[in-house]
Amino acid sequence: MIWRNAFLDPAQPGGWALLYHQQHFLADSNGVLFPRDWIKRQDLQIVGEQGIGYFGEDAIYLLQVKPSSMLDGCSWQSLRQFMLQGEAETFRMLAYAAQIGTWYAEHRFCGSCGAPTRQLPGERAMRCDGCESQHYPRISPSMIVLVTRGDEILLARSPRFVTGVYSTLAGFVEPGESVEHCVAREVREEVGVEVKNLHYIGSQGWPFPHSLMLGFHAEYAGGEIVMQEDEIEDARWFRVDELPPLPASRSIARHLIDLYVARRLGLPEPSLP
Ligand SMILES: NC(=O)c1ccc[n+]([C@@H]2O[C@H](COP(=O)([O-])OP(=O)(O)OC[C@H]3O[C@@H](n4cnc5c(N)ncnc54)[C@H](O)[C@@H]3O)[C@@H](O)[C@H]2O)c1
Ligand SMILES: [Mg+2]
Ligand SMILES: [Zn+2]
Repeated sequence: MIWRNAFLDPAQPGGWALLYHQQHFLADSNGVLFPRDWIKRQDLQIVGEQGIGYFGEDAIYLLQVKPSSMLDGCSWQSLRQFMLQGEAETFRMLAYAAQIGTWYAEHRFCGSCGAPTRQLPGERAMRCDGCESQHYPRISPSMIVLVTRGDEILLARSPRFVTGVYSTLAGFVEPGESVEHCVAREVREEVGVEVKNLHYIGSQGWPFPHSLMLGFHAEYAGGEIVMQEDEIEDARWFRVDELPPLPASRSIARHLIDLYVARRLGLPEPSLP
């Protein structure tokens, strides 16, 4: 089944419902989709509702609910769990749903004047009639880069990572800077190294909570590793045939590593997740 986002009018009956709260979905043994008309008759505290698209032929609605909401035989499952183990199109649907849910939850009141906002019909925007401002889903551009030196790649650990896992360097783009500048700055800040010959590889929407990852390859240009305090717990050069535990296969971090290793070892190249 293919996921396709679309703007659906919540005034229409029928379809299927996703129940969402803060990066979690309610799920039972059949998964995350519930008949929507049936769901509306259950004792749930619904905060907001959006029509978000089609899963195959089925119309999908996102119901924002309070965390105390529960149904028999259900439990709250994290979006991260679906990223790690979920079927690809299901994860695409949930990734979109979670970002719409985050945007809605964070814009129920106007950030400029504090008045309650309303959802604009036919557009993914929250409107403040008080000061005539509109609030669209937020996307945060971030760079992610694999730095290499011949047969060696530079990987680092954040204290937030799963034990043992090393990954590529990443960081948010700051206002006014180019992504290229961000790559050089973040690499310098996090590991004290200079880079050259930057190449754009590809991008990935990353719904934790609303990043757009712009993936690069860069060559080492100079400097010794100096780790940024608090952000980087360890950083090292690893040979392409002696790698540590790596990030999830669905991440662009993993793709950047797999791609370089494949090129270096003459293996078939992976495609972007
Ligand atoms: N898909 C992937 O393969 C992959 C891999 C690594 C990181 N990421 C994502 O890249 C993003 C950036 O990586 P990082 O955590 O190393 O960032 P980073 O190096 O810029 O440092 C994180 C810090 O940035 C600040 N921050 C949080 N949200 C921000 C925002 N929207 N704009 C500016 N600053 C913000 C916070 O102080 C946070 O502690 C994160 O969303 C992370 O989940 C994705
Ligand atoms: Mg970082
Ligand atoms: Zn306002």
